Amino acid sequence: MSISEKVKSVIRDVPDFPKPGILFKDITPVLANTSLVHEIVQELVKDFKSGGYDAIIGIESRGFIFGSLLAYELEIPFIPVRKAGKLPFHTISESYNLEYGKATIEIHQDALKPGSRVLIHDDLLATGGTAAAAARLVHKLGAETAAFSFLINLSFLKGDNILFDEFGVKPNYLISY
Ligand SMILES: O=P(O)(O)OC[C@H]1O[C@H](OP(=O)(O)OP(=O)(O)O)[C@H](O)[C@@H]1O
Ligand SMILES: Nc1ncnc2[nH]cnc12
Repeated sequence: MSISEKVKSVIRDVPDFPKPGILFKDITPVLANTSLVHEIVQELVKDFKSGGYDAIIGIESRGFIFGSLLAYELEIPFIPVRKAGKLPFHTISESYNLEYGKATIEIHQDALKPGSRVLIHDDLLATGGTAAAAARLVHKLGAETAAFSFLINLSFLKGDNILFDEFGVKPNYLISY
């Protein structure tokens, strides 16, 4: 079985969460499977080790999990992008729509060096609203979005096209529905 097939077989579908009509892709069974977590991280390392990235952004909260593991393996800094009001120092913010609501995310204003090449990681790409807002934060700080990494792509929502059209970067993902 390929890694993508294994991950697909372990993800749990939860209908009507957090709202009626949403089929929620629950990755908690993946996180509880230590050998699968190890395989996923090694797969991500293979994809990104030669990319020359200066930092990884992980998007709160599920983007923190594999984002931190990947930053550790690649030996580059992990930079948290958090929901509004959670980061303690001076921040800049972006608001956006997502599959089931609206949100605002923030980054510390000194988090990235101008000109640095950034890898943006999140667990799941749906409409692309969250990842696009993170990329706008990166650009506001004078840095470059060099890659997008997701475990899951919900292809019917066309987030991958939206990110490519706005940022000229083709998102990387392990599995697609
Ligand atoms: O592509 P989009 O339509 O923007 O949706 C994707 C985002 O939605 C989920 O996060 P959520 O805001 O539910 O937060 P969580 O990670 O804290 O659960 C997911 O982890 C992505 O960040
Ligand atoms: N269907 C979905 N499942 C899990 N996380 C999501 N984030 C946005 N849409 C989602």
